[in-house]
Amino acid sequence: MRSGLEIRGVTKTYANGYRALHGVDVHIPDRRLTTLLGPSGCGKTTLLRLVAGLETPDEGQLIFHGEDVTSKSAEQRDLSLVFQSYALFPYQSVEENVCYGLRMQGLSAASQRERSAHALALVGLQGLEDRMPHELSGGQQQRTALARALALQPRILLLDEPLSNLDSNLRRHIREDIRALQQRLELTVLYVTHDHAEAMSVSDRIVVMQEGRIVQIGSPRDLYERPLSEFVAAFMGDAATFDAEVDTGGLVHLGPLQIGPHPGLRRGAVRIVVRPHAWRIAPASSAGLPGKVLRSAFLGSTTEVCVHTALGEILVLIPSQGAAYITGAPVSLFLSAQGVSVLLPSIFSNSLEPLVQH
Ligand SMILES: Nc1ncnc2c1ncn2[C@@H]1O[C@H](COP(=O)(O)OP(=O)(O)OP(=O)(O)O)[C@@H](O)[C@H]1O
Repeated sequence: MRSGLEIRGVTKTYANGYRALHGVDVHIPDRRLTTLLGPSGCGKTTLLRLVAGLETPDEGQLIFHGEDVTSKSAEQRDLSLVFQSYALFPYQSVEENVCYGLRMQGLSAASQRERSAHALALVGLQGLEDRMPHELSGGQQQRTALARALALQPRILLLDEPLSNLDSNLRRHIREDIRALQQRLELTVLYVTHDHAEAMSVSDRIVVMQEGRIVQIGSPRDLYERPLSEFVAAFMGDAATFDAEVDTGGLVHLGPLQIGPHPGLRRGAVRIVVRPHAWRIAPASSAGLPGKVLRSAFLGSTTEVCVHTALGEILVLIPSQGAAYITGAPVSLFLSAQGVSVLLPSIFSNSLEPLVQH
């Protein structure tokens, strides 16, 4: 028996005939934070709602710690769901909101109070028990919703875009709190977001979805450094793709530049993905890829320089404390292997886990 949640061959078609999920297979491991990541409409919420028991699949199974829960109701599944809209009861105090599920479970008033106090302490809301939701900030409302979910001590915590209604400072705080709580309490969390930076910062594993299918599964680093497709490469952050050639020794040639060698690669044409930080910029010389600076933008600790080259416009990210490059300056670009990934021919790209170390 595999611990955690196994989603096997799950398909979902809505009443209007729209197929939102096409045979999804994925394992959500115990005591880890797994994120469903993908653009709007790719089926993340549908999958989360199926796990929660709020929707039923047309086909497929949900196996939770070896037990088939596909036909079980939401209440029987022993999980908690936190929505992006918090869904607090407006006429109940913070404590009453947190106790709601516990009351439904028939816990004694004393146990409810004890669990509620513990959950509120976990999210840093002690002292606000008697406040009403409209007397709370957005962040406090989201913490209350989290406390309500945690108080149930679920086997799995489902979070649907939990930060989307918060400003950027709060997003960061609550994101860090969620991750710290998950690690400290060893919670099993299934988290949904369309924001790759959020996914990278909270997750043990990320499941990337596109049009109702899973296109890649991996750690944040795997997905960033070893995307299997241009879609994943672009979705995980700034990336440019180029046609390149591999020689018999496994060296990848991009114009005058060489990367590698990559022992696993066969001779022929490949697509490569290059992150902006993989480029190094230097005053013009006979080596490297010649170019001319089109513009540069100071971003704080880094500066973004856009360079016109024979391969097109290239975005380069350099540390701001280094040399400055003014518009029109002739430069040479070099590539480091860090931040360059070779996309495998499509025949191999059905595998969802990265195959090649670069
Ligand atoms: N009740 C419904 N009836 C018909 N189609 C639906 C229904 N709910 C969702 N869909 C469609 O199914 C697809 C997947 O929707 P879903 O909400 O799962 O996407 P998502 O990845 O969570 O998107 P978002 O990030 O915008 O929330 C979308 O094309 C959506 O329009």
